[in-house]
Amino acid sequence: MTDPDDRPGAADPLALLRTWWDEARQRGAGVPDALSLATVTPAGEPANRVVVVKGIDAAGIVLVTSERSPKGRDLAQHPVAAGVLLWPEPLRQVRVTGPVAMLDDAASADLFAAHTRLSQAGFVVSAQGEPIDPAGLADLRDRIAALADAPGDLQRPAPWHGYRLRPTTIEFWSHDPGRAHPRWRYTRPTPDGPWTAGMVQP
Ligand SMILES: Cc1cc2nc3c(=O)[nH]c(=O)nc-3n(C[C@H](O)[C@H](O)[C@H](O)COP(=O)(O)O)c2cc1C
Repeated sequence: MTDPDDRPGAADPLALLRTWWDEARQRGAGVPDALSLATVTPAGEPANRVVVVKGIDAAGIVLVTSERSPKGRDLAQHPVAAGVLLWPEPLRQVRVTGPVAMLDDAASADLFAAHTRLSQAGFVVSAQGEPIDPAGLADLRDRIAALADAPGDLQRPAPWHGYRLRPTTIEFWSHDPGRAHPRWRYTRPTPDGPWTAGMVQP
């Protein structure tokens, strides 16, 4: 099963990734925006968690988080990441690696403004990654709800940013019932360099 869009002649793997992401969102199965994002801790250990893909364009993959979170600290010290997107129907996997850079304040403010009021309140109230007594969770929820109901715009917390992963590798895997799963691998020497594409065995 080789989707014509999967051909490396398609030249632009970020456009193909955008197509697969759009198709997954249209189908709606699973959590189509979930990106498993692996970073490197200051101690050199791997760390992994899911974040939401906020956008995919010619420049890369956009996500949001707090620079004070463990992943934010990882990215400050080692500004690189590896990501996996997994979609169930059709069964597809995309793997990406590349440098990650914080977006500027204007772009981060736009991303903050695009969130629901409740999400914005959550970003303001929660110090992501800080310990909390389980008994304090109800109070946290109440404070988020109260802030969401308060009048006036909410300001983006200073540590909260957009980030862009600029892939230097992208691999597209598609399930084949005959187990000849096509894997198109795209690589480029730098995020501004030309892509080279080829297929690897499953
Ligand atoms: C479906 C899903 C989406 C998530 N999206 C985000 C996100 O966009 N940004 C974020 O900081 N955390 C997100 N999280 C929470 C992270 O997985 C993680 O728990 C949190 O960011 C702390 O990670 P860290 O301790 O490695 O920094 C999401 C979790 C799930 C399950």
